[in-house]
Parts: sequence; C-alpha cells; structure tokens
Amino acid sequence: MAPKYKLSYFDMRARAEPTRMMFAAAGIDFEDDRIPFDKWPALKGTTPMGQLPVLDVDGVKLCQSMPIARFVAKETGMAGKTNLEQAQADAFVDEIIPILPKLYGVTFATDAAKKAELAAEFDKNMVGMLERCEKLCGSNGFLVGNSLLWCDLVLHTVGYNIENYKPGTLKSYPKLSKVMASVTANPKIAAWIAKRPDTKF
Ligand SMILES: N[C@@H](CCC(=O)N[C@@H](CS)C(=O)NCC(=O)O)C(=O)O
Repeated sequence: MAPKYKLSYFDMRARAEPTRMMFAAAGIDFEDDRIPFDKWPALKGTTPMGQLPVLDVDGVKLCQSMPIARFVAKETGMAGKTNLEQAQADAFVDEIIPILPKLYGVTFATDAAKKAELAAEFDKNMVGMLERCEKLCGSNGFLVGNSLLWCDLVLHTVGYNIENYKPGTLKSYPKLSKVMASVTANPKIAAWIAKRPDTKF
C-alpha cells in the first residue's frame, strides 16, 4: 500500500514548497497541514527538533526541510539519475537554500535603517549565488542532466521569491530563467502553482 504522507509547516511556501511540488509532480496525495502561528507554541515540543517542516510518513516523523525534500526526491525519482547527478543536485541546493532565511529577514524587517542594511547585504549574496548557479547550470532547462530534479524546484521556490522582491532579476540569468520555465512547463506542477494558497513568502 502507498505510504500516507502528512507535511506540516506554516502557511508559507519557503522550506516546504519543493516537497509539495514533488508530490504534485508525482501525483502523490499528501496532507498539506498548515499550522497557524498561534497554534505553534503548543506544538513545538511535539516535533522531532522543535521546528517545521515535519513530514509524517506512516507515523514516522522526518524533520529538516532539505533531508525531507531529498527523501521525497528519492521516492519520486527526482533526486538525480546517478550518484554523480545526485551530488550535483545537492550542491545546487546547498548553494541556493541559504538565501531563503536572508530574504525572509529583509522582507519582514520593520526598522527602516536595519531593512536597508539587510537589503544591501542580501543583494550581494543573491547576485553571487545567481552568478555561481548560472555558470554551473545546464543549458537545456535543467540545473543538472536532462530531466526535472528537486534542485530545479528549490531554484523555482527561491527564484519566485526573488522575483517578488525585485521583479526582472532573473532575466539577467538566461540558463536559470530556462529552468524556471521548465518547472512551470510541467502540467502537474503548473496545476499545483495555480491552486496553492497565495502566501507572501
Ligand atoms: N534547518 C531547519 C530550519 C527550520 C526552520 O528554521 N523552521 C522555522 C520555520 S521556516 C521554524 O520552525 N520556526 C519556528 C521555531 O523555530 O520555533 C530546516 O531546514 O528544516
């Protein structure tokens, strides 16, 4: 029997979205459990490491967003066709994902001077990350190899936020733009994006 999946996270895309997209791409049913912030303090102690996301697989609770995503990538055939591709995909994920909490910090900073300071530092980090990924990215619409892998979904999730932050940024990175387009060209992912909750982050 197919495993039962419950993915618990806040009502955000962020660290859970690549996993949600993989479930959608593979046509796998999962419970998209979105925990309201005011319910979190009571639940924090029940999670394996005191943070979200948590993926419950038939009663086994997995934690840490990228290990969760890597597990689902293996379950759905999106981890990479060979060990080599898997290591290359991991490298992109490790390069891209640290941008996410930094952008969160800029987006939700309330003090104007602090926000400007964080934004200046963020912009430098973002450009460095995009340049490094553009240089290593394949030219046929995938970061690695010739099929959609979980690293492409991580890029799409972070790239989506970057475009919300500074529209038009990705135009300067043609290979990465092609990856963004490959992700949305997948009909099942496009259907998920069209129906997913519209959240700020
Ligand atoms: N390294 C962890 C970080 C998880 C993390 O920072 N989760 C945040 C939400 S994005 C959280 O649970 N915040 C609430 C808390 O720490 O109490 C991962 O990738 O899963």
